[in-house]
Amino acid sequence: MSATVIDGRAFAAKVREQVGEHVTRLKEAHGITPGLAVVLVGEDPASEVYVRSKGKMTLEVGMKSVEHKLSAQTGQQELLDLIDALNNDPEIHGILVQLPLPDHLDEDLVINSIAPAKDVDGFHVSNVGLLGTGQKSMVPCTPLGCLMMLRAHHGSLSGMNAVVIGRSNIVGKPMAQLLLGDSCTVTIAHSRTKDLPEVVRRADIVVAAVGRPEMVPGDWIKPGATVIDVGINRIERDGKKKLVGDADYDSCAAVAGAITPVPGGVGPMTIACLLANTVTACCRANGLEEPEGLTA
Ligand SMILES: NC(=O)C1=CN([C@@H]2O[C@H](COP(=O)(O)OP(=O)(O)OC[C@H]3O[C@@H](n4cnc5c(N)ncnc54)[C@H](OP(=O)(O)O)[C@@H]3O)[C@@H](O)[C@H]2O)C=CC1
Ligand SMILES: Nc1nc(=O)c2c([nH]1)NC[C@@H]1CN(c3ccc(C(=O)N[C@@H](CCC(=O)O)C(=O)O)cc3)C=[N+]21
Repeated sequence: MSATVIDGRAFAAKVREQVGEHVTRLKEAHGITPGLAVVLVGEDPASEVYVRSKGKMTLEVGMKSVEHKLSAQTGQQELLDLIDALNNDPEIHGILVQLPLPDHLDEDLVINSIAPAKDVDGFHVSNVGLLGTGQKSMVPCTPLGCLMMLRAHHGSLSGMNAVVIGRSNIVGKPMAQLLLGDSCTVTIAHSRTKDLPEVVRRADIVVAAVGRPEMVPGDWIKPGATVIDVGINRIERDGKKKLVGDADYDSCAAVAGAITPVPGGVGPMTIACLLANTVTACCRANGLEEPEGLTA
């Protein structure tokens, strides 16, 4: 048996197409162009790749894209002032501050200074609380992308055993909330989890969000289970630079029912969901009907 490969790149292209149609409608019917501002502090080469790719795709779907690149030495107040200006800019509907921030900046304070309605990452405590209580919120892009692929593959997720490996605020915890919202029985595993292989073997759905190259081998996977690989790890093998996930792809694909590849799985969906959230935020800000199927 060999797993169905869930093509995140193709799925993301469809989501962007839907986003593009909504952008056109907003422009033609209401004269509104959704705008996304991305703030990058410091010069992390990997972050610059994502920021460039986000900017390019934002323009491709017809939205306005603004990038603010600040030096690594930027002071806290300077960053807060920029966020304040973006919060008050009527042409900006979504604000993303690329994480991680340099150590001298207070990440929680910075994120919580973004207006919740413009928090397209869904990291503000208000959005976290709304999601946790099942209320309308901004949903974090990576978990939202994973959920869309899972729903498309399975239809209903009700009653499935889901194991999320990783408990970060940006991936693991919101992923678990979304799976719970879709009536999965959810286990969150982390670095202190005992007998991780046994825990993972019970899962119908495994979401790996750890940041350890190929740490999940195929013999942890229940035959037929779905593996969603969030990990983005840059490694060097046989003298070549390579991008690998947190799952050992070949051995997992041999037993899984379905699997997302790296690259070409969760990553492209993250960016597509960022664009979707920006359109959603723009519609909400203007009291207009929200796009269907682009939120959780
Ligand atoms: N594709 C995409 O769009 C995105 C990909 N990523 C990638 O996903 C991965 C995870 O990101 P992020 O959540 O931010 O990472 P964090 O480093 O914030 O969290 C990693 C989590 O993994 C857990 N962990 C570490 N080692 C082990 C272990 N040996 N066994 C079990 N659990 C372990 C940690 O546990 P503990 O809490 O106990 O320390 C922690 O909860 C990274 O590779 C990142 O690059 C991230 C965002 C978007
Ligand atoms: N505030 C904030 N929000 C984020 O959503 C956020 C962040 N900070 N910091 C960093 C992580 C990481 N992340 C990725 C997005 C897209 C790809 C992606 O498109 N990856 C491609 C490959 C890209 C490549 O080749 O490097 C793929 O998987 O196919 C990966 C990783 C968003 N993050």
